[in-house]
Amino acid sequence: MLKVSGLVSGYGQSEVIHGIDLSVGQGEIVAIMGRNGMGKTSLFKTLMGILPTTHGQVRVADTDLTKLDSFQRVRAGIAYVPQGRMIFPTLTVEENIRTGLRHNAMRAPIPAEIYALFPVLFDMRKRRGGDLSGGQQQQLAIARALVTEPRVLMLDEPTEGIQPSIIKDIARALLEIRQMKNLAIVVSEQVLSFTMQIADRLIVIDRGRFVHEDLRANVDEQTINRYLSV
Ligand SMILES: Nc1ncnc2c1ncn2[C@@H]1O[C@H](COP(=O)(O)OP(=O)(O)OP(=O)(O)O)[C@@H](O)[C@H]1O
Repeated sequence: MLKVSGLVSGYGQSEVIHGIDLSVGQGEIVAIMGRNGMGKTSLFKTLMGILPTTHGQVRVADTDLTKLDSFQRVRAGIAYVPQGRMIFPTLTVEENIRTGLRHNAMRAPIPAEIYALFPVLFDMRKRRGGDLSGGQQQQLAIARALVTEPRVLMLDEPTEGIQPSIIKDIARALLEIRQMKNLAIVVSEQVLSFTMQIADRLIVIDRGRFVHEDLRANVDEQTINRYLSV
């Protein structure tokens, strides 16, 4: 579903993603693990067209996204939950979700499956986004991405700053989303216990390169922890 080949990008003259290849199938969850500054956010920003691609290609299903703007990439089926959530603090929960809706965004009802996945968002639907807890904002950001009807969902460090009970809810929701929608999901993380709950495959990124990869069943947690703690 997602196919990335030879991806190179960076900030001006400074190259930070040095030739990444990644394929994620429909219904597959892949975790990209790495410490701060290893390139997780830069990789996602490049895939979304926020950071320009220097070399390489990004495809979703049959569409080549490489030359498309971010909004066209979203239309082609790729959605992004950024680090720090980036919800709109002064809009209500419902209005935040509406910003992701494809058609008739001002009036169309919020799809029932969204509130089924995240009941707390239904309870809070008239509250301002900025009044939600970090965990609730994370669920809101996932909801907003989901209503764009993606085929590929990317989440940048979704557990950052979130309490353990809510992390469990987010893991459960992602597994449910995969089950319901058969999406390809890519999640970047530093928390191995979370990715071991959800990912089919774990990849380690180190200074802009993939340096290690394992199916979850074969993961040697010590090896991955070594990369995460150096
Ligand atoms: N705006 C920027 N301008 C220049 N270099 C940047 C910029 N943002 C990030 N970088 C550099 O790109 C590299 C990768 O950073 P990136 O934020 O992608 O890492 P990360 O793995 O997402 O880390 P974190 O978990 O801290 O977000 C780092 O060396 C960082 O210093």
